[in-house]
Amino acid sequence: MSAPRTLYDKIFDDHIVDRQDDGTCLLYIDRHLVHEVTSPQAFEGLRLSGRKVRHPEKTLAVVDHNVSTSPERKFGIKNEESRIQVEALARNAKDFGVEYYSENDIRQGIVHIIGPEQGFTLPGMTIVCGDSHTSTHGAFGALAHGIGTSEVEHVLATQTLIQRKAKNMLVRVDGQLPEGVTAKDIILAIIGEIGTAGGTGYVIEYAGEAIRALSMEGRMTICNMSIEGGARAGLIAADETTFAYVKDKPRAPKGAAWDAALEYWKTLQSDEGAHFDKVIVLDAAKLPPIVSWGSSPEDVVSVQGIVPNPDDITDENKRTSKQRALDYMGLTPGTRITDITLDRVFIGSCTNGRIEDLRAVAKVVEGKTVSPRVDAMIVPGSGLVKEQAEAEGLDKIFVAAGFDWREPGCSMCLAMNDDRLKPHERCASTSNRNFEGRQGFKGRTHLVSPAMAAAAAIAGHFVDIREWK
Ligand SMILES: CC(C)[C@H](C(=O)O)[C@@H](O)C(=O)O
Ligand code: SF4
Repeated sequence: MSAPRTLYDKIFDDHIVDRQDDGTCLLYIDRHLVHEVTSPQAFEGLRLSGRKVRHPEKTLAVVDHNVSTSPERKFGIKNEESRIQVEALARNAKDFGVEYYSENDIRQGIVHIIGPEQGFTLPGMTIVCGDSHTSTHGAFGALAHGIGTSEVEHVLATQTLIQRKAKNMLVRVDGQLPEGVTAKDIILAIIGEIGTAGGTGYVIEYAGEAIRALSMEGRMTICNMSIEGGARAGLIAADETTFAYVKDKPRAPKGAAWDAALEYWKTLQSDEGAHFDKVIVLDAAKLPPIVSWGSSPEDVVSVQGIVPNPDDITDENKRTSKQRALDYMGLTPGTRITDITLDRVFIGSCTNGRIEDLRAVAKVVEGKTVSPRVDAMIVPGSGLVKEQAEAEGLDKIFVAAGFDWREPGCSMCLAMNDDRLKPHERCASTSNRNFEGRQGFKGRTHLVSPAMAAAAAIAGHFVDIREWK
């Protein structure tokens, strides 16, 4: 009998084309997603060497980072830099025969939202994209991770990638989440626990009762932020929830091919007794809604907590860096999190821009009004999310409450388009990164769940969503 293997081991093994004595492997890549920021030089490289895209049908291109989210965008992109980047991808996709969703295509959206929607992302696959949050697709029990631009070129040309095996980490979340506590709070708590370097060198498998109970949307939120915990990828074994989501998606296998795929997907579980190099266990029942206070995703506290005091940290380097984070954030130690007031609220991104996120927001804000001190925007993660939200009347709830309802894209998750914070503006954001300048020069980001962001928009300061009426 062969030794018990983890889910990661199995997917990795099933994709090895070649293994060198030193452990370097050539992996077959099933799916390649491409966006406008990290692909121009890769296509240029192909042109220069006279190569083609090896498997255009396994490649899908979309614009997301640079696009304007204004309804005006259908009349053309005004920002010169963005227009050049978007046009370059459109041209490259056309020249190399790759399917492309332009900003006017209903299927357009953030690269990590459209893959799953189209059934382009499937269990057991190897999936890459020149983007760190490719880990999102691990929610389907796929091995998915970001790659650099030179690797994008390599995958385009050969449909393979040179990789070394990472170590296995298990994060088990037992028990049931309390009302008001979400997948976003689970992953922020995990990163708070292991730190932003805690996952370095590992692929994380998330398991346990609380993970199994999550929808695909929630699972994507968790896997999305694996990279913020330093891991190469995060994954969750596919189960009935996964199969129900995938079935009938445009590119999912149909008929006999579906039955065969299902049979294989069901084998993709970590074996009993499989070895994990590191194991972390969390109790979901003990988790509160979480708010980040600093400029790293590990700087998190309970909404019922206070801004921590760096003087309490013994390690000098850490103390200095946390003091710097507080200065940047314009916060004073001891301040209650619920006393922090906001200027902006951003709901969207590949972490929390899916339909379930928008439903959670609508539930909180229905019949209420955004605080006069807050400028709040909601950006659906894709055209299909937008269409679904509008079919359910969610947009009406948002607009009536005073939210700005936008077109799909990365938007204010990162300052690469027109949506950005002004210096010193403080924002409750459902995205995944709170680095200095991430949402705009000198902008201040607090990472939270969609429901927490929604309640903060209405109240004008953070509130404990568990006490929301
Ligand atoms: C622009 C892109 C390369 C980048 C990434 O790799 O993640 C972006 O999506 C981000 O979230 O910072
Ligand atoms: S939404 Fe944000 S995190 Fe996701 S791909 Fe876009 S910029 Fe990166």
